[in-house]
Amino acid sequence: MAAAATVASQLPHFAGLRRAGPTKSEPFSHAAVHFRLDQSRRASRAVVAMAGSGKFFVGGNWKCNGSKESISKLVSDLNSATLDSDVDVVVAPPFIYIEQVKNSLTDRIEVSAQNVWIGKGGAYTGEISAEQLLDIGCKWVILGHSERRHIIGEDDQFIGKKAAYALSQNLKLIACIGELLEEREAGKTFDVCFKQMKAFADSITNWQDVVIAYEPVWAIGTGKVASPQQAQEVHAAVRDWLKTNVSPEVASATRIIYGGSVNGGNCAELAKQEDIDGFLVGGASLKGPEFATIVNSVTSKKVTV
Ligand SMILES: O=C(CO)COP(=O)(O)O
Repeated sequence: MAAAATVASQLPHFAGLRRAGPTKSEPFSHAAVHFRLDQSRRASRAVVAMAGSGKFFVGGNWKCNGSKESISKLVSDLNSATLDSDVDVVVAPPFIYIEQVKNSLTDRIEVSAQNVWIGKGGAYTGEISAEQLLDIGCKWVILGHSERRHIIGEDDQFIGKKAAYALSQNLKLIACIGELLEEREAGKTFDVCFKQMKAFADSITNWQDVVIAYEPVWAIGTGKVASPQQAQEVHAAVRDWLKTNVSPEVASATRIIYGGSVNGGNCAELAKQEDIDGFLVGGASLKGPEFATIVNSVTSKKVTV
């Protein structure tokens, strides 16, 4: 609570940012299924609607898990799952299994790598290039994940270079940001996230191919999920940052997804938050049926009138 209060106190300018959903006094006037977007966000989305997608987005980051056998079972479970068509779904297997997954997974789900080399391939022992990922049909890459920042030691500059090169080759990007527990407790959540955002933004010219994943490090793999309010607060701040530092159109159109101990039980409440446009899921993405539940949590975001 104390940490949440600290974060809240950094946001005096926030009241005007909240997006309104339909209320009893102001029902939507036309019959349809709507996402809870305010008029300004809807209008801005329309501007970029030709190319961008405001669809809910759920990614499964399998990290360094799996074997040929377990991945074959997971793929089979995903192939037989019913997935809401209003969701973009992507899974990120370990490099070595990407081709197995590409060859056996339904085209309904796209495939991502969990890392990529900083530039064109060549004499870089142990690395995998963007060209090689595209060669085997892998369309996405996750960059800036906290495990690569804090365990492997990648810094903003290195991650930014990777992002620039990956995007230049037409890989799509899941760009991860997020604060450590001590940073949150010191009231630095926004400073940390905005600094990481700046490093990405300096490398990005085409935002259509970018999804931002806010993953508070203290929530990753700990079972300690951020509360819907904690997550919403940071997502709204990141959207505000995009509005100020990139453009209102990009702020409106860019998906900001949440990661950190998302599971089948907590996804629906998180999905209801105005600025949560999907999830990046670790542990629970290794279980096909539970991952499908998370994908289908988009229904709690829809309002039928
Ligand atoms: O790091 C994550 C996704 O990239 C989240 O992992 P968990 O869902 O296991 O906490």
